[in-house]
Amino acid sequence: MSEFNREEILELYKDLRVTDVRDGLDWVGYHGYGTVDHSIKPLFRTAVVGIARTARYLPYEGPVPMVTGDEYTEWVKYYYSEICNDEWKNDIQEGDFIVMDVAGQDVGILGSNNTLDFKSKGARGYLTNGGGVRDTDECIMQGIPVWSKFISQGMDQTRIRYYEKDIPVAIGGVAIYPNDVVVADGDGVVVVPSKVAKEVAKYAHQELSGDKKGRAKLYEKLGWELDETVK
Ligand SMILES: O=C([O-])CC(=O)C(=O)O
Ligand SMILES: [Mg+2]
Repeated sequence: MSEFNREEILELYKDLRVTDVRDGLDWVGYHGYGTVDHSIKPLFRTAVVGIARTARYLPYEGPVPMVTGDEYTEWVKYYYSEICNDEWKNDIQEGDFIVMDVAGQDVGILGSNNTLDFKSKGARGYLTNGGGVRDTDECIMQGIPVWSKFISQGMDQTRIRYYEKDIPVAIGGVAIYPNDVVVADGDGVVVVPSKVAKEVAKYAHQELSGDKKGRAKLYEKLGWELDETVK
């Protein structure tokens, strides 16, 4: 693709299921690429398409200060300004799918509070290769879509170090580059390299329309009313 047009790509992918996109990747020869490992699961069943916005974190090596609770309150301010300042949050764009390599750590970088802020800036969904999310009852209630390996109780401080943004990261066996297309639903996550995004969408739509026709006939045979999944 000569020029990457976010709006055009988001429009092209908005109705596609993970399975359609998986098939589309197969159609252009990417059989072994794109499917994020099945150990990475949705927090709740929903579907999101977005443009990969990447960040990398490392386990925090220390030290953890042995101080009083009040001194710790002060130290936490230093921690969030110098060690874990999540720089990517300052330039989120509408349509971003936040992809965080957290090095498999059990840490709740995302919670019911900061995800609302990121949502108001345009973030559509989150993908991590560790924990990454806490306050999950509220995140579910607020409709914050997260695909992660597990849920984490602990907050960032002393557990993780923000390292860099807008770089390639490896999540569930897939190398994800900034601007790749991330498609996620109840079947998991699939990633499309931006250079083949249009071609993959073409065959994904071919699969989807074939499937709709087939299922619509079966709905009719069963005497079911047609719903939006077959129209
Ligand atoms: O404090 C954090 O970093 C994550 C969190 O629990 C929230 O935003 O609600
Ligand atoms: Mg919280």
